[in-house]
Amino acid sequence: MIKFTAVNKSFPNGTTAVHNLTEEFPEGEITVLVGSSGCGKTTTLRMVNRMVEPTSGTIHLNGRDIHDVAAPELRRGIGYVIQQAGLFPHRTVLDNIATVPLLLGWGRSKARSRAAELLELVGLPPEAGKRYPHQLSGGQQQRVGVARALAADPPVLLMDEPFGAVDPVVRTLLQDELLRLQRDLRKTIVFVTHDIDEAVRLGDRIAVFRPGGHLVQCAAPAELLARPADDFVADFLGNERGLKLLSLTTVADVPHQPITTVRADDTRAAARRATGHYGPLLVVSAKGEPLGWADPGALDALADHEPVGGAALTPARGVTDADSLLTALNEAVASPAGLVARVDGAGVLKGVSSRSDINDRAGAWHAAVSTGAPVPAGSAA
Ligand SMILES: Nc1ncnc2c1ncn2[C@@H]1O[C@H](COP(=O)(O)OP(=O)(O)OP(=O)(O)O)[C@@H](O)[C@H]1O
Repeated sequence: MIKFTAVNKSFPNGTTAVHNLTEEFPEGEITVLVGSSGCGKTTTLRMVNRMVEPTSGTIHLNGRDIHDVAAPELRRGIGYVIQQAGLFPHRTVLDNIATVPLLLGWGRSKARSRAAELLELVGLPPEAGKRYPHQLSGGQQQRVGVARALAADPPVLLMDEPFGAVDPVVRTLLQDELLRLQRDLRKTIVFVTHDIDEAVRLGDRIAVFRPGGHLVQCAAPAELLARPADDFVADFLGNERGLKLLSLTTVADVPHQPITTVRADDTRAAARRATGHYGPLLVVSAKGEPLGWADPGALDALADHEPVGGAALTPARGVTDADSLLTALNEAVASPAGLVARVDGAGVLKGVSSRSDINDRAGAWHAAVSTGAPVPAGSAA
């Protein structure tokens, strides 16, 4: 656990970067620091590994005052990842990752085999190890940065906008990877970002700072979204707070009902006989996976003997129990029937949920988190 007690940081030019910070960042969790530019996030992060010394106050790491620990020793237990990875350009990827183990005197072959292991852990192929950083994409370089920070297996990771310089698609992939790694590694992570969606996705807790280095609120994402401490936090979270909240719970508790489906290889005549109604039909594969909705107009365009799968279908994405309520609502809005296809782990249809089923659950979730009841920290897939 990282514990700040009455920590202040002023620079010689008179800037107060951090003002009277008292907060605990729990062990094995991701605490995300957010806030507008210049509000003290990076300074807070850098005080943890003594790259910046507080003007006053104390910081304890797992019960030890970090001031009593020599900086090099302290940093051995703290991985550090920055934007654009900060890799050494003239060293191969493998040597970059092996940097800290080599400094710790592990010996070349042990350090390199650990580096190869980490390359795999962060999802890079073995041949990437022989390349130089400039021969990798920005997203791959960030993975190497994470691997390098993890090399000596430090219990704490400081991440300063690590995914800030990559495009949104790669950013989402890197976030997924970090969450996957964290499920196994359970590091104490402090993560700085400007991006509130990234904070909601990654954070077990989110700390919102305002200019002048004041921490305004530190809470689990759902609690923050449902009960912002003041107008500053509410404005910072944006006017889609309600929708963001729906990304934090799953669709698992929403009921589903059976539905008559048609297979893609059924003829239109057979389909009409089987369903007996004139409305959007859910078309499934031979295995029972939802493919899409065939609306009456699309079926009218077919001859009786033609297969239903030949019609222009509105795609139906199968929603699993691990998907978020927001994903389900999105599907319900896009579906011509107002129904969401619910699937099992193998992608096979198990029923449908209606928009109103989803709305009811959304309302109940909103009410639960708004009343001040304890809010679970976990998030949906
Ligand atoms: N070495 C320094 N000397 C003087 N002022 C500094 C120094 N480092 C940071 N500051 C100032 O302290 C304040 C907090 O800076 P910090 O980098 O912690 O903010 P931040 O929230 O991380 O900002 P950003 O999101 O832009 O990275 C800013 O006003 C910054 O200009």
